[in-house]
Amino acid sequence: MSGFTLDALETIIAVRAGSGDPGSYTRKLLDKGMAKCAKKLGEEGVEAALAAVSGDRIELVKESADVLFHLLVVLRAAEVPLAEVYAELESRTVRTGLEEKASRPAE
Ligand SMILES: N=c1c2ncn([C@@H]3O[C@H](COP(=O)(O)OP(=O)(O)OP(=O)(O)O)[C@@H](O)[C@H]3O)c2ncn1[C@@H]1O[C@H](COP(=O)(O)O)[C@@H](O)[C@H]1O
Repeated sequence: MSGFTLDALETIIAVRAGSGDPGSYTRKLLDKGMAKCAKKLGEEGVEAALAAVSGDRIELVKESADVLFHLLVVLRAAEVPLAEVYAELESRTVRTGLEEKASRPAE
């Protein structure tokens, strides 16, 4: 199993974001602003969903990697540390997903 983690990727993104390297895709994307970063995240999410439905396992793995990378870029643009997302996920472990859903205010 790979020891590579989302924490490691978050650090790479932070370093590349601060690098000013014109060859950095991360820097280029962040320079375009939140709307562009969010658009890419949405596109990659749709592509991952389509890969899942098509049953293309290899494509699903690749699109999933794209989703995670672009999610971390959006979090970076929003100045939200990944640790905050981990904390939110951890807080949800005390109940089932359906219990959490039932506790939401009515829309
Ligand atoms: N994990 C990734 C990663 N996943 C996807 N991508 C890029 O995301 C882009 C998505 O593909 P698209 O064809 O949709 O992109 P595009 O057409 O170029 O994009 P737009 O014109 O729509 O903006 C591709 O250019 C991919 O290379 C990534 N770019 C970088 N990383 C990681 O970030 C590190 C730093 O990258 P740089 O900032 O480029 O140095 C890399 O070493 C990797 O570890």
